[in-house]
Amino acid sequence: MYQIKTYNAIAQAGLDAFTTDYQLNQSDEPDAYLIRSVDLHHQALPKSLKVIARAGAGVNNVPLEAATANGTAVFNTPGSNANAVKELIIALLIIASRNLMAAANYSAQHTEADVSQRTEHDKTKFNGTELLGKTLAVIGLGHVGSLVANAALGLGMHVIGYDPYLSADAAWNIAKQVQRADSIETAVKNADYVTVHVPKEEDTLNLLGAPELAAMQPQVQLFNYSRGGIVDNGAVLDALKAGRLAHYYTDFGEPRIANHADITVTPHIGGSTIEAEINGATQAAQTIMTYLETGNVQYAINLPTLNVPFNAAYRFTVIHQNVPNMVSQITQKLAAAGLNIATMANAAKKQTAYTIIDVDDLDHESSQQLIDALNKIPAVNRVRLLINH
Ligand SMILES: NC(=O)C1=CN([C@@H]2O[C@H](COP(=O)(O)OP(=O)(O)OC[C@H]3O[C@@H](n4cnc5c(N)ncnc54)[C@H](O)[C@@H]3O)[C@@H](O)[C@H]2O)C=CC1
Ligand SMILES: O=C(O)C(=O)COP(=O)(O)O
Repeated sequence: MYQIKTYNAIAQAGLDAFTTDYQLNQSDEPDAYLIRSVDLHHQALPKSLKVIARAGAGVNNVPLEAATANGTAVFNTPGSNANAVKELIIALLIIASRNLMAAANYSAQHTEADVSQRTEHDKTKFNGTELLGKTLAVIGLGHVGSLVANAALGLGMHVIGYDPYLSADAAWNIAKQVQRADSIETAVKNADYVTVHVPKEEDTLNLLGAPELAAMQPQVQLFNYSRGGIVDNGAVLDALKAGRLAHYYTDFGEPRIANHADITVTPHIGGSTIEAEINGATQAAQTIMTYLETGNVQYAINLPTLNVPFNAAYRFTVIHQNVPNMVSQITQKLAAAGLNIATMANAAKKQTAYTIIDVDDLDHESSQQLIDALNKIPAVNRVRLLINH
């Protein structure tokens, strides 16, 4: 029986996806965590933990180095909530261009019986502009950014994108009318609206700070539905004060931007739709089951992709550092145990490598000794033995 520990509100459909070989929230020695935004940085990861699946995109809440050192694979569910974020950004573009928040606040304050005459007089204050023909800069053209860019084209906007690390897969999804910029400054220079869709990592902290805000034309509306810290809130406050920015919309509040007339903060709801939560939870559950039962890896954050059909009777999986001579040390241990390798595969991602070895015959008595011997190889983080049922 595999043990799963869940954090946050996980859609029931995802929990229901687990087969009867899985128990939820019953053990202090979980094989897997199924999470959303819980911050795991200040928790020790149990040695039993083989996999963390984040239902959603951002993994800045997961201590990736500690997980790798613990031999814990970390996955997210790419694209599962991208449409939800896209639709919210489109809604915000319309809200922003039509002064919708201020207009609705006005009506909430004027409830007198004969309001209509006053309304007809005052409504010019809320005159909007149309999105047709305006320019949107999209910083980050992955799952969310590409959908936003394409949808904005559909509204008749000019779209200019910036993403120096765009994957080939992502590039296929971007309409050819989206102009490519080679710097943030170029992307935002002529934009009426700027939206940012990048992961929160060390090199994306303050990605939009004072210099980038200074490169924008006055009266830009800025959206940050990525993470707090990617846009420098201090620089935003300065730009608003200087009249260089019209409005800032973000999903990530902090005290200094609360209750500001030109800042709209939503409570991290970008991915909060029923559909997105079901997509993320079911994708995460599938990922956990595949990884625990076959060791196969697709789109992990801290491991290379390695997919080998599990046809043999037994499978060893080894997470180890990406240093020379590892494969030969591993195969020597198997040879010393008298094992004949049926299939072997190895791949690396940055400092971490992953090896899968399939064998058909295994003496159960000596298998634990072999696992211990493999675990003793310096630079090995975790060894698992899987049995093909
Ligand atoms: N508000 C919310 O509820 C949600 C927030 N998010 C946030 O949005 C982020 C993006 O989500 P996805 O598009 O699904 O991720 P993704 O991984 O598909 O796309 C991210 C893109 O950012 C690009 N990128 C990385 N560094 C960059 C840089 N310095 N400059 C420009 N581009 C850069 C990457 O090349 C990639 O194409 C997530 O990491 C998460 O933090 C995602 C979903 C929901
Ligand atoms: O997927 C993401 O990165 C999100 O920000 C969504 O977070 P959530 O699952 O709603 O806590």
